[in-house]
Amino acid sequence: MVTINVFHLGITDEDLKGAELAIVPGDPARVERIARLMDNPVHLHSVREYTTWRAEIAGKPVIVCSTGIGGPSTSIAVEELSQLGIRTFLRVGTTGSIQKDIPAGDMIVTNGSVRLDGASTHFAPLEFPAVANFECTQALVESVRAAEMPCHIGITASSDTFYPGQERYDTRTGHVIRQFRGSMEEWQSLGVLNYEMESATLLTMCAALGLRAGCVAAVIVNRTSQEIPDESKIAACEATAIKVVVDAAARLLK
Ligand SMILES: O=P(O)(O)O[C@H]1O[C@H](CO)[C@@H](O)[C@H]1O
Ligand SMILES: O=c1cc[nH]c(=O)[nH]1
Repeated sequence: MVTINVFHLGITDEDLKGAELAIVPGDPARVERIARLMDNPVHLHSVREYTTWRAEIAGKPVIVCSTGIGGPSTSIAVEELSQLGIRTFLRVGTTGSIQKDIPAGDMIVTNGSVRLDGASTHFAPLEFPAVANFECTQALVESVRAAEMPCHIGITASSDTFYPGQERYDTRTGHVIRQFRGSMEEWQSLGVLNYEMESATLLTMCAALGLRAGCVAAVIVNRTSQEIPDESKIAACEATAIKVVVDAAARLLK
């Protein structure tokens, strides 16, 4: 058998030990914490924004690999993990809610994303929906409910930029292009739940490539009342989302 190498991640198909499911957080610092909630965690490689660990759930291998921030780096991680044999991707992230009734600490499961990114257009035209896989969504929802956390299921606005695309005005110049001025209010009125930066790319490319993907995020700020998250609460929000995603992986592997 010929070993499969990939351009960026610095791992091969042999490192996966047959894993077909990957948990993909944005932040590399989250990877080890996720892997250590499973059995036999092993660090495989770290390069740029990509840190990869392998662990096991009930004897089945699972890969945990960070995507970095945004669509372009996410598309590389997903493409290369898929080249190595991964077929199911569970994103676990942080997010800013834009609906008044979704406070920091709650969990959001994305069932579809507004494609405010560029990378997804390299996989499918904008008319194609960024839709989550039903089984992944179901597993994530069951896991949030099992954790007895408030679970919001719905549409996420997924933006290439943290600032203008999520209608944060440049503090020095006040600049945000016309396209995004008033956009948060428009998304709110359309029932969009939250902002983050990877789900549009992840869900579109997985749907286009015949892969399964789902996305859960911990709300760390509610944009209707606050701009800067409460630093002391972020770790607890992330810890819950991490437990949820590992539980969802276990459900999908059963
Ligand atoms: O916490 P992660 O997974 O990085 O997700 C969110 O946080 C980053 C922005 O601060 C973006 O990547 C956004 O999607
Ligand atoms: O408001 C937020 C919070 C986290 N991540 C985002 O992309 N936006």
